[in-house]
Amino acid sequence: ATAAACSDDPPPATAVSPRGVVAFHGPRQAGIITDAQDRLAFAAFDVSAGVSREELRTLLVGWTAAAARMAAGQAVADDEAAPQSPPRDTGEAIGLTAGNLTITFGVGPSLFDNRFGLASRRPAALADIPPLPGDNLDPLRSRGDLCVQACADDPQVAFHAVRNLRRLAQGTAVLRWFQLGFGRTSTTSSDQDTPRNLMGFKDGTNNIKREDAASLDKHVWVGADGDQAWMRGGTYVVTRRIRMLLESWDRDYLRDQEQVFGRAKASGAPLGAAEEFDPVPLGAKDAGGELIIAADAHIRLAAPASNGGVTLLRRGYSYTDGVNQETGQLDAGLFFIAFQRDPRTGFIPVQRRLAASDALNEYIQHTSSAVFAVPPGVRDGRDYWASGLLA
Ligand SMILES: C=CC1=C(C)c2cc3[nH]c(cc4nc(cc5[nH]c(cc1n2)c(C)c5CCC(=O)O)C(CCC(=O)O)=C4C)c(C)c3C=C
Ligand SMILES: [Fe+2]
Repeated sequence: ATAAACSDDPPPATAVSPRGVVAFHGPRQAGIITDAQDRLAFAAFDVSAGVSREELRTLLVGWTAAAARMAAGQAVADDEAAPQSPPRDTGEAIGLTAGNLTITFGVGPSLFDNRFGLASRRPAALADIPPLPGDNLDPLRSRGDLCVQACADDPQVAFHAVRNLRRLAQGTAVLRWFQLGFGRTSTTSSDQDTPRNLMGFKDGTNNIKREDAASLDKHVWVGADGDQAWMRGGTYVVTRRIRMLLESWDRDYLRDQEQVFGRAKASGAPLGAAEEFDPVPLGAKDAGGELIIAADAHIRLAAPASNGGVTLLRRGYSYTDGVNQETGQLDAGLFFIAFQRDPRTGFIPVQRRLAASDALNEYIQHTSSAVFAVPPGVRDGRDYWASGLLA
């Protein structure tokens, strides 16, 4: 199947302007294939009881206008507040640059229950992620009716964006969960250096890159064959809060750490190869006839070759939420974010394979899970998020 034609996807060299402003309007939402920024503020919201479909639509119209302004480096409103009323912008981003802020919006499966008459418009691809082996999920940090992913190179800019959208939602939607992330763990273009995750490994080497339009159409964008017209040109995002058992990991010896991933820690090269971007030699064996990249190595099990050709656009962030008070151990890890055209053929089967036998499982625990449909972009100042769904 082919994705909806989209001649004005962000071109490689100009997606981020010199002023640090990423275009908000366009056929795709920003924050998917635009350069991954350094910081994340991700929020899920639930629509409040008794809110009508029209009130939901009004919220999304207001959110879109505010998001467009914040992405341009402007306050939510530029009126001088009357001394007797609260300022319409909370103010902590005044004087800061836009910091390449992107605000990406999605809707969760629960929005399609009987509250808004949307049940017949739920795409088949948008269903709760089923329980998966090894899950230890916190329901209070999982799922949600709506989501907002704010990414920026300045943590205060990202936080400000979510805080102000929350403020505008007063009376219409409540925050369900909120995750801050520091340090990107992916690259979304060939221009970006590969960052390292909290386990010290380069992460994002074999990610889909923005320049690879054919892979984006194959794996990320919903094509003309999507069962719901309002989602064509959009995508689906899966988020997983994955705690790393860093105390155990930090006691593991280097050779074993490298075998867990199947890559060298210093260079990021696949074991059995020389350079980071060399092809992964999944068939290579050592002198004793043993696979150089072990049967349970993460990159073997996650590779398209092991998953019927499927892969994902990863755009996650390292996180820490301090100390686990029960164990005294760090509560830190990867807030995994992956975009794909259908989670039923993307995240779910790949994660099933990883959950079954990934050597990394000894050192991680999945603690939250969510999936959202991410509609196509906001065309211009008259359009709004998910207009195709709610118009
Ligand atoms: C279900 C999908 C995936 C989950 C969950 C996941 C968790 C996870 N990954 C790392 C670290 C690395 N992953 C790497 C590669 C990689 N991972 C996935 C998928 C999931 N990872 C894919 C599809 C790939 C690419 C495989 C390939 O085509 O070669 C790597 C290697 C570098 C890279 O290519 O990015 C690292 C390192 C952690 C720490 C983690 C959970 C905490
Ligand atoms: Fe991975």
